[in-house]
Amino acid sequence: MNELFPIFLKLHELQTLVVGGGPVALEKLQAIVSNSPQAKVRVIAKEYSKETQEFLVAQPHLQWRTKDWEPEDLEEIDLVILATNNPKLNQTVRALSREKHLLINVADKPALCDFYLSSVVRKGNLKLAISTNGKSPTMAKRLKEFFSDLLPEEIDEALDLLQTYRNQLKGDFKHKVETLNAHTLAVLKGNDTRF
Ligand SMILES: C[C@@]1(CC(=O)O)C2=NC(=C\c3[nH]c(c(CCC(=O)O)c3CC(=O)O)Cc3[nH]c(c(CC(=O)O)c3CCC(=O)O)/C=C3\N/C(=C\2)[C@@H](CCC(=O)O)[C@]3(C)CC(=O)O)/[C@H]1CCC(=O)O
Ligand SMILES: NC(=O)c1ccc[n+]([C@@H]2O[C@H](COP(=O)([O-])OP(=O)(O)OC[C@H]3O[C@@H](n4cnc5c(N)ncnc54)[C@H](O)[C@@H]3O)[C@@H](O)[C@H]2O)c1
Repeated sequence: MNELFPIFLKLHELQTLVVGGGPVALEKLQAIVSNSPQAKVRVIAKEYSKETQEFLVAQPHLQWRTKDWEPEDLEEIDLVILATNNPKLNQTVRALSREKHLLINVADKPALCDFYLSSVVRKGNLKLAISTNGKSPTMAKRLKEFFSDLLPEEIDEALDLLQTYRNQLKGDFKHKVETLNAHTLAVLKGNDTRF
């Protein structure tokens, strides 16, 4: 059983710290920025790869510093992502993050994570987050490609129309839920030409 609880975070309102400047850090930064272009992110690393540096230079709203990690770096942070090659540092930051009740992901180290990153299918406003419970990130990536091909681009238009319809609906909560249930069923069965 997969006991993980999925949530969608407002990274533009939270402060994220990423430690590391190699290829794995770059992957995590790309995942963050592609999903949440306005994410508030601070990056710390002793050194950066050429590719990571180029990425950071092209994202002027991301803050980055070349330095050793220090405990003060966790101040005013909500979320921590580690992508270092230093197991001792990972353990230290994990322990301090727990003490401060910060949520931490240590890339590719499930035992040290409070949360895992997911594969994300995106169609405009629609996002599907995929977890394999850590069993096969490659399968998560394949499923992302599968669902991305399967879902029509028009689904975003359907969401816009449903939002307008939803805002116009009068009546009590129960009536709204019943009407929207019926309407979305028609949309998904293809009885509605707007999908
Ligand atoms: C979904 C995605 C999101 C992201 O990272 O953004 C993600 N990994 C991705 C790709 C990927 N990662 C790895 C490969 C190489 C092939 C392979 O090993 O399978 C590939 C494939 C590739 O790159 O093509 C290596 C790897 N990953 C983990 C371990 C350790 C272990 O399993 O013990 C090792 C071995 C390290 C080693 O050998 O040393 C662990 C985790 N990776 C997770 C997430 C979490 C579980 C997600 C889930 O429930 O499925 C979890 C538990 C923790 C975390 O890191 O958050 C992203 C897909 C992005 C996309 O959609 O395109
Ligand atoms: N690259 C891969 O494809 C891959 C695949 C699977 C697992 N991993 C693992 O993921 C981790 C990261 O991989 P990578 O290839 O990005 O590593 P890397 O060696 O390229 O980068 C590690 C980064 O951590 C930083 N760092 C280390 N100690 C630090 C400290 N005290 N303070 C600040 N920064 C510090 C370094 O400056 C560097 O930027 C490693 O443990 C690696 O074994 C990598």
